[in-house]
Amino acid sequence: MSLSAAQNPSSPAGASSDSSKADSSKALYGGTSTRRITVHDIAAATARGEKWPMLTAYDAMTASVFDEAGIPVMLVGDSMGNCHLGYETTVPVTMDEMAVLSAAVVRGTRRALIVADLPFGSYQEGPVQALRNATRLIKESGVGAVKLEGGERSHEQIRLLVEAGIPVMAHIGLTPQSVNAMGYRVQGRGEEAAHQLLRDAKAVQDAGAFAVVLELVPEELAAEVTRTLHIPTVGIGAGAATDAQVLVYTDMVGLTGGRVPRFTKQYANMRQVLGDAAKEFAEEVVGGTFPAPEHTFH
Ligand SMILES: Nc1nc(=O)c2c([nH]1)NC[C@@H]1CN(c3ccc(C(=O)N[C@@H](CCC(=O)O)C(=O)O)cc3)CN21
Ligand SMILES: CC(C)C(=O)C(=O)O
Ligand SMILES: [Mg+2]
Repeated sequence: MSLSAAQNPSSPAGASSDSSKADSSKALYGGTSTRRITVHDIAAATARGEKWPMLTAYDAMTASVFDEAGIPVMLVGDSMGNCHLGYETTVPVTMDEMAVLSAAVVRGTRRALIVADLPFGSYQEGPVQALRNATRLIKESGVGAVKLEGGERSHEQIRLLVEAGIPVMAHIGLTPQSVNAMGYRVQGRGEEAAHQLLRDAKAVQDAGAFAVVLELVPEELAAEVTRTLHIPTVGIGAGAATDAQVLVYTDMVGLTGGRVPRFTKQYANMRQVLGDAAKEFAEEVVGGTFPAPEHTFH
């Protein structure tokens, strides 16, 4: 989705005669509405030219922090595999794990649209399997939408889910569930690969996806996809031209151990904060200064 002019209804404060810009209370980020955000709100915000943020979340407590911060869309990503469950990759994540953590994120939030990843092996057999597993996340976990990986190769799955009334976010470019086949390399480089990415983008839009994640693709190609499609593009490692941006929250707050992708930005150092708190507690226990009288019952 692209507009000819950059428009941001929530700024600047200067007077504008354009009535479409007048109502900043509607803004996806910074707006005043407290009801649950829907895929229609996402489409409307993108049509107004608002860029919007999305973060992953894997538990109720963290999700409630992001909900109170105004993050309008949260992804219960299968990145829970490496970020939360201690696996090497997203590949081992099961439907049971997705269902439990997705339900927790829904319970922790009031306003955000919650999108849950369909994990590897839960939709590759075909549209009927995809529908069975997506239905479980909608009914049992209470999410508002699901996400699955693949462009042309997944279009039948997307179409059946959309026909059944399940909003679908697509995911093309680097698709980490295929790591064993594709590695973690920039996608869409070279003419043939760029054409394939454009075909994938059109295929998921035609199948009815309400948005599409573009992961690890060159900025110029992400810009072309964004201009070509009418649905919003959500970038991760795809440059600044997409309609939205998503990051894995543990990378964003500096909690992920080890190497993180170059495209992430660290806005806090939670590893340091948590480690320092744990050391201070340990030292007070060893030194006998915790618990103090105010923590003690008689
Ligand atoms: N913590 C975390 N952050 C993520 O962004 C993330 C996950 N986990 N797990 C699921 C996928 C896997 N992702 C990945 C994993 C590795 C690279 C990576 O190694 N990228 C290289 C660039 C490779 C190239 O130049 O071709 C990098 O240095 O960023 C990128 C995305 C993104 N997702
Ligand atoms: C990186 C995002 C888009 C994702 O799919 C995940 O966190 O699982
Ligand atoms: Mg994922």
